[in-house]
Amino acid sequence: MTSKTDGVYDRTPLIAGNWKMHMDHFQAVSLVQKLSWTLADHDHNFDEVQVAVFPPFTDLRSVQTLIMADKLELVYGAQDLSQHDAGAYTGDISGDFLGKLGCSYVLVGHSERRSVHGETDDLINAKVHAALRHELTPILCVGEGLDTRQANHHVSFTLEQLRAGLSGLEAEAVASLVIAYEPVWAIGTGEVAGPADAQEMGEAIRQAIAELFDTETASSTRVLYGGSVKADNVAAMMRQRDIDGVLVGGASLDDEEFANIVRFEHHLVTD
Ligand SMILES: O=C[C@H](O)COP(=O)(O)O
Repeated sequence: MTSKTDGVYDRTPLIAGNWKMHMDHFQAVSLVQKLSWTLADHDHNFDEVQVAVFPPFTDLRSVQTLIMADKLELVYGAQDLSQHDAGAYTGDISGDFLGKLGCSYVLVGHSERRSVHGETDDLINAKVHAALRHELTPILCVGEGLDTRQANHHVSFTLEQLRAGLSGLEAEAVASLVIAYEPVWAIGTGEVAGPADAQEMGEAIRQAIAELFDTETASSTRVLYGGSVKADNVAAMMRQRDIDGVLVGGASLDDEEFANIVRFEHHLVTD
């Protein structure tokens, strides 16, 4: 069996920063520059640990221009997309446009989209399909609220979201996509799920994918944990066998803090 503490990973770790509705396009350029310099100072190897940022839509063109001009190895994505490819959908953004802006990833079904915008599992599934049509890798977000956790229904609830989100997909697509487990009660609250909680869900997600598709697919899909991740708690999460990375909100807005999260292997050695 591979050992994460020896720096051996079954899947390439992904550290993703979701900026939410923070950072205008001037601030975005500054943050990407500072983050890149800090990662360069750390001699970060992007082949070993992938780093992605998720700025607001209005920043994407500026981020693309900077990354192309400076040949940065950071990748980026959008926080949402439309289920439609084009048409009379005022305010919506097509996956086609995101692909043309060089996005690699797109978040789908973030809990804030589910709760603030009433996104249903069916809509989220349609968005996953839309992302794949435009060669964007969806990061499908799932996770339970506090009441569900307290009732001890968190696994069945989250797996229901997972199954609905993956409906109608081919195994090959599922193998390449990313699932983010984000317990809603741990988002922006300072409450972090315990590493054992994250592992319990990571394992349950992988098991469900094996049952829906096959074990090879399940062993390829990356599972992230999200919810109040900081530099001082990332290492414990990354030690968990079925956790392949983290989706970071607030702490991704600070280049030093985010770079220290990216550097989780350093904490694995020194913790
Ligand atoms: O997308 C990120 C998650 O919502 C976590 O946010 P947070 O790190 O601010 O708790």
